[in-house]
Amino acid sequence: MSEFHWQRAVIKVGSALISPDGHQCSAKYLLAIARFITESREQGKQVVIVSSGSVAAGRSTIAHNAHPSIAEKQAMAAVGQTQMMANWSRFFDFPCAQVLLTYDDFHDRSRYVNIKNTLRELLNNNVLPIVNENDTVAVDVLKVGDNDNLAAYAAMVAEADTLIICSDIDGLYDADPRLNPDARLISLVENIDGGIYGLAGGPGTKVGTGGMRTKIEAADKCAESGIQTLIVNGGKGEVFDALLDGRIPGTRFVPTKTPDSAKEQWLKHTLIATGRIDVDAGAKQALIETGASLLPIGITKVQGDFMSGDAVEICHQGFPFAKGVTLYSAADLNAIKGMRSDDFENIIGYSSGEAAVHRDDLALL
Ligand SMILES: Nc1ncnc2c1ncn2[C@@H]1O[C@H](COP(=O)(O)OP(=O)(O)O)[C@@H](O)[C@H]1O
Ligand SMILES: N[C@@H](CCC(=O)OP(=O)(O)O)C(=O)O
Repeated sequence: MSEFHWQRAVIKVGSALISPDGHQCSAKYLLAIARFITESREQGKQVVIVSSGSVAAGRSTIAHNAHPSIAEKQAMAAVGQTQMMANWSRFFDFPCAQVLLTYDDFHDRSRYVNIKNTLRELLNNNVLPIVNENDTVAVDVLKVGDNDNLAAYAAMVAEADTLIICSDIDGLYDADPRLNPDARLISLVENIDGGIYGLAGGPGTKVGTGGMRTKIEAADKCAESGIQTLIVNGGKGEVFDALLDGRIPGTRFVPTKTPDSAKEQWLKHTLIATGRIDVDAGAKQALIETGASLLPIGITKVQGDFMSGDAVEICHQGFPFAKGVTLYSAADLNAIKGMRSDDFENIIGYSSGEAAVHRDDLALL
């Protein structure tokens, strides 16, 4: 078993563990996962859960035939979501928060920033966020579609270093073990290529939706973002003892970049700046020498028509020296430039915090 180090993890728990019989929530497998989360938090680590199971949990309440329609599944999810949340909450003596998201939310820049800020605030306040897809509004193009990929997006937006996918199987095998009894467990994947994708079959149970393919897709996204992914058997209590012991009992997908380099690359090369912010000498010095966030008090000029969540170049005397994601629109920054954070609410009617560009979302050029 390889060694396991982490500080902030997203733990994805599939339908098969939440609702093993496919009809209601069960505590059967959650106790060991909850204990792992509680003990990890006691060690100073941070956790976000991505939990499936709402459709399965609400199934018996909504009339349906053998193949429920999308609307019937959405109704099941709406009923089951509260049951799924209540099922988790009873294991913890700290508060849990419900976070329902769609594909669109991760791909809209300002919503992305809002999700990030909310998760950051929840974690800073020791709340356990529990994420699921917002099935009421998400159909087809709006849908991530499976919670493995949703968990990868959640890991990226939460800036986790680790994604732990808890399934009903020990990890990735060299063939679907339900069909091939000689299949062997792969404990380490260093490169997610076509050969790895070729190993994946579909879901193993009626309640699961993605199978191994969506887990590999999730690991692939995470590897590119500097996040390690583990696939473990969430139905075995000893798996969580091993994880607490720093051992990895399933499959580990190694990240291809460090989180910092992945983020820096994204900020510098992927994001297209839609505006420019000029700052004074003091702000430039603070950003370069002390690694500070950019505060509106140091901003002298705002150019372009950008929204909160857009990328902007940060310049001094017209020369760009940094790039980052702004938390305020161009109009609002124009109004609060040169001001202290105490004044933001009086001037623009709200405050998104003291920083115009948070240090975490800023790269020096
Ligand atoms: N190469 C493989 N290695 C392991 N499991 C595989 C593989 N190919 C397909 N599977 C199937 O994927 C299933 C897990 O996915 P899924 O049923 O969607 O569960 P979950 O609810 O945990 O997302 C396993 O039970 C297994 O039958
Ligand atoms: N939002 C759905 C997720 C379904 C889903 O992706 O399930 P799984 O393949 O078990 O992770 C639910 O809560 O039932």
